[in-house]
Amino acid sequence: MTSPASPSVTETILNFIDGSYRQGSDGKSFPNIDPATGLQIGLVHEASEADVADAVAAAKAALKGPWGKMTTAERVKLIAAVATEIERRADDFLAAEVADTGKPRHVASHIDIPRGAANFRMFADVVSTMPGESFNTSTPDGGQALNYTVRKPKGVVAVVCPWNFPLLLMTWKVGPALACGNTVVVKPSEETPRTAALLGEVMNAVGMPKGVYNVVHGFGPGSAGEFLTSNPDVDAITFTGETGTGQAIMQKAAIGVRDISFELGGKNPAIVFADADLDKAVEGLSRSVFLNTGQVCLGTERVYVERPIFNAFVARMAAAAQGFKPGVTGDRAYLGPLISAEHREKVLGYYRRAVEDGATVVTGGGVPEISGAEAGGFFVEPTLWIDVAHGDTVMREEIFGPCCGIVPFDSEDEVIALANDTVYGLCASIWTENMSRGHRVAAAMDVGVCWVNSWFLRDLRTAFGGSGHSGIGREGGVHSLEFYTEITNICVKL
Ligand SMILES: NC(=O)c1ccc[n+]([C@@H]2O[C@H](COP(=O)([O-])OP(=O)(O)OC[C@H]3O[C@@H](n4cnc5c(N)ncnc54)[C@H](O)[C@@H]3O)[C@@H](O)[C@H]2O)c1
Ligand SMILES: O=C/C=C/C=C(\O)C(=O)O
Repeated sequence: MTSPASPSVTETILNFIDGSYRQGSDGKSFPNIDPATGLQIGLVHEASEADVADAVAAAKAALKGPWGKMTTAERVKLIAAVATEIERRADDFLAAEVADTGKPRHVASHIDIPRGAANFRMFADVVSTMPGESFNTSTPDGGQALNYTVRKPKGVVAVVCPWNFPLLLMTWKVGPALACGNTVVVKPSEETPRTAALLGEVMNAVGMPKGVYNVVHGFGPGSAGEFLTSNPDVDAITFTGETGTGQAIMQKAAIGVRDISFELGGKNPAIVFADADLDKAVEGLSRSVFLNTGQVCLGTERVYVERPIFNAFVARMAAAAQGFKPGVTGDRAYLGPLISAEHREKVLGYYRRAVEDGATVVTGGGVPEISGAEAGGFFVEPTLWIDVAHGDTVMREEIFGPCCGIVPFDSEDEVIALANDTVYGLCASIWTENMSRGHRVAAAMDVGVCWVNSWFLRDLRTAFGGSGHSGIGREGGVHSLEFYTEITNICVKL
């Protein structure tokens, strides 16, 4: 791969298979677009079905090679070295992530890239400190048996990733997969191939055995995504992305009864009680609605506000929204573009639908006027709606844009019912200074993660994932070991 530091149309982004960078064997490629300008900045080599099969074969072979023979201590040392090398090359990762996504540099440099390193370091710690389980068992003859468990890697893990936090979400899976001794084939999003490809250089630099980490580029159906998830030598599939894609992958996983871990979409509610600290709530929720231009699975798209503070809250949120500057690159308040022209069409479709359904637009609602280099970028205005009904499309479907509906409520029971009335169950946030209410309402949320007076405050040791249409399984800390290892229980009659 050529240096991502100065993206140009001539830059080629290659597959990484068995320790080497490779073009696609059938000569196919697709453009890599800068969402901030709409211009092509690179060419991605698409993996053919044969290339994907090679990657899976390399990953399978690596399980039997030096990698499979390493002690946990040796493996952990290599994984910690990956973290250190990501930190050493942080500028390269930053340039690659910003080129692919158009996201503000301060977002990528504070969230995406440090988490890329932390995801390796944390799981290196988890596997080195993980205790085993054992039971002394009374036997029918009056004797004793000792039961204990050993954990083994699942094998070849397919890692299929989205475009919103490319390095962060990919390493959130690759870190624990490798720490547990698996090998991986990663299929990054077609929109954001660069950081996954660049991580191949890191793997080679630290001496990771060939075939442990592989990357295949391409799309979903009829391309690398489908080729990978249908390959029978893949032992488990971990996926982050849309709920519909999860359903398609689940059908492939059924063949051969392969295990899955899914982190999917959301329609996350926030509840602001009248006793909330309004400064904290507005700061937290403006981040939750607008960070990464709303392209965050954990982002808030429904805000319920207790009636006495409704008008004040709406006015404060509108001021916060207007403080974001779409297209003003380099500005601290820069609101990045959406990922693609297609995604912008989808988000603008929801902007139109909200108005057709009778919503009042408090601020935003369209495309900002932008001149200069960013005129062709995929920007939209940060947008807030009031007068939205619970059944409106924009209050039910995941939009994945910088927008939310704000609705007044009168009682705790009413708002719990409203917040939970969704097919999704990823996360929620509660804003109140009454901590007994905070605990009570948080526990009543049908979600995988609930924050009280905060949002996206992550401790990587905690269980992370969603219920309902938001996912299957939990990852994070020891929870990741449930998916990335197979347990053998050994029973010894004493
Ligand atoms: N719950 C979470 O933790 C979490 C985190 C980030 C994003 N997301 C969700 O991701 C979505 C946005 O990301 P996206 O648009 O990249 O998702 P997506 O489902 O369109 O694509 C994700 C990945 O799946 C691949 N893919 C698509 N169809 C496939 C198929 N049939 N078989 C195999 N692979 C296939 C894509 O090429 C891509 O690499 C949103 O719905 C968001 O909520 C969830
Ligand atoms: O867009 C979704 C963000 C998900 C975040 C994580 O998976 C994480 O913080 O581990």
